[in-house]
Amino acid sequence: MNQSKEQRILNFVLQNAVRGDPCSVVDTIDKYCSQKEWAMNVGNEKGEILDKTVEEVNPSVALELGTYCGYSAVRISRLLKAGARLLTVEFNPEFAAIAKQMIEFAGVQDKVKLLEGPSEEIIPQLKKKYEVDTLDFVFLDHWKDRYRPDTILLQECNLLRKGSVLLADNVIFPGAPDFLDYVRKSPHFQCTYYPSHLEYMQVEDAMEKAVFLG
Ligand SMILES: O=C(NCCCCc1cc2cnccc2s1)c1cc(-c2ccc(F)cc2)cc(O)c1O
Ligand SMILES: [Mg+2]
Repeated sequence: MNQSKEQRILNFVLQNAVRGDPCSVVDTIDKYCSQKEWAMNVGNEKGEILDKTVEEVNPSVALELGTYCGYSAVRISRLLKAGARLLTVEFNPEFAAIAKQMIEFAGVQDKVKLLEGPSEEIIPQLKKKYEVDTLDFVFLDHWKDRYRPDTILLQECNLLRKGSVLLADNVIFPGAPDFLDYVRKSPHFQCTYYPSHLEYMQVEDAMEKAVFLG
């Protein structure tokens, strides 16, 4: 049975990156996806916006919606302080299996908890089942039409506190217009727009930061 693209990406990392070195894993995925096969990792250009935001927030508890191969989970968790943790949610079991191996190879498995399932099911379980009080940082990178409903769901589940930071990928391409409209019009969010490009392409994209005001 021929391999999936995601399996090829993982194999390239296992053969070319340095075990236990998250930066080498991130750089190796970028090398493969820019030179051999495009894939929907956040990439290095938007990844640097992600890095700056994570460093600014310095979260104790972070949530990622949309794990894919684990690129941004490795990217985020490499910046987390001792004792801090990232919960990352993936819907597709094949992607989750790849991401698990990617996270373990990078050596960040003690900081990352990979949850499998749809966000609308997982979010309401975060407090009781995953012992979350509130989230310091949320990276939205899953289905673009789930960004708005899941932002509302996070508020309904009291998972956001004054100062919680949401960062959304792909607000231009593929686009998340209803999310942009919602957070920019809401009195509960202070928004910042970061123009960038689609990963590995010269196509316009952007990230939106939305800080919850309580
Ligand atoms: O769809 C994208 N990401 C989401 C797929 C994950 C599905 C999930 C749903 C779900 C539900 N609940 C929990 C977890 C999850 S994970 C995506 C797509 C492009 C793209 C694609 C074609 C193209 F020509 C140009 C750009 C670029 C990107 O950066 C992306 O992030
Ligand atoms: Mg994305």
